[in-house]
Amino acid sequence: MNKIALFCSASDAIDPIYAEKAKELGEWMGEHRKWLIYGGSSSGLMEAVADAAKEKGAMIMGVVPTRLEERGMVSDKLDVTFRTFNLSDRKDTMLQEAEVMVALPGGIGTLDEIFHVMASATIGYHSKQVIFYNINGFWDDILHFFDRLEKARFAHHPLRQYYKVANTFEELTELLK
Ligand SMILES: Nc1ncnc2c1ncn2[C@@H]1O[C@H](COP(=O)(O)O)[C@@H](O)[C@H]1O
Repeated sequence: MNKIALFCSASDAIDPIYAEKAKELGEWMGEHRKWLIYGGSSSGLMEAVADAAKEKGAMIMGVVPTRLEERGMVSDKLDVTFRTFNLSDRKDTMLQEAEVMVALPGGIGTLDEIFHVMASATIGYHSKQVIFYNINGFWDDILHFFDRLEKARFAHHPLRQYYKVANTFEELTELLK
């Protein structure tokens, strides 16, 4: 996998452990000359991962809605900037450009991106997967809920065809090779 989209928190107020793990992933992406595709923000885990990736040699593509650009929230680390009109075409662009999506811990924006990818896969628009990077069990609740949805027949069988889970950095990099 060479072009990897990351969905992750824009918050600067979260536990620093998450930025450490984001940095570790960014460094690995740089060392392996991957393309990082992400929201292009200069805050939170997005900034942590992009700074580390750039420092180690990754190419960086930011997919930036004009509204965020107008607010001056765009990283100065971008090699390529995709400007989008709104959040919907931004998600489509990230999905189109990336071979795989990795979900680091995040909030509503991250959940929106994950569900966009999974929902469009379930109706056959693509066959790309989301990898949940389950740092400190961050995604456990939602993964249990997926099992419930599947058992109660609210979701496709097997729902696992649309996502993978990496509980450790080693598991994640194995999936991204
Ligand atoms: N301020 C933002 N700049 C760039 N991208 C953003 C921003 N806020 C949300 N996003 C996108 O959504 C997630 C992060 O949202 P959270 O609510 O913090 O999880 C991120 O992957 C961006 O693509």
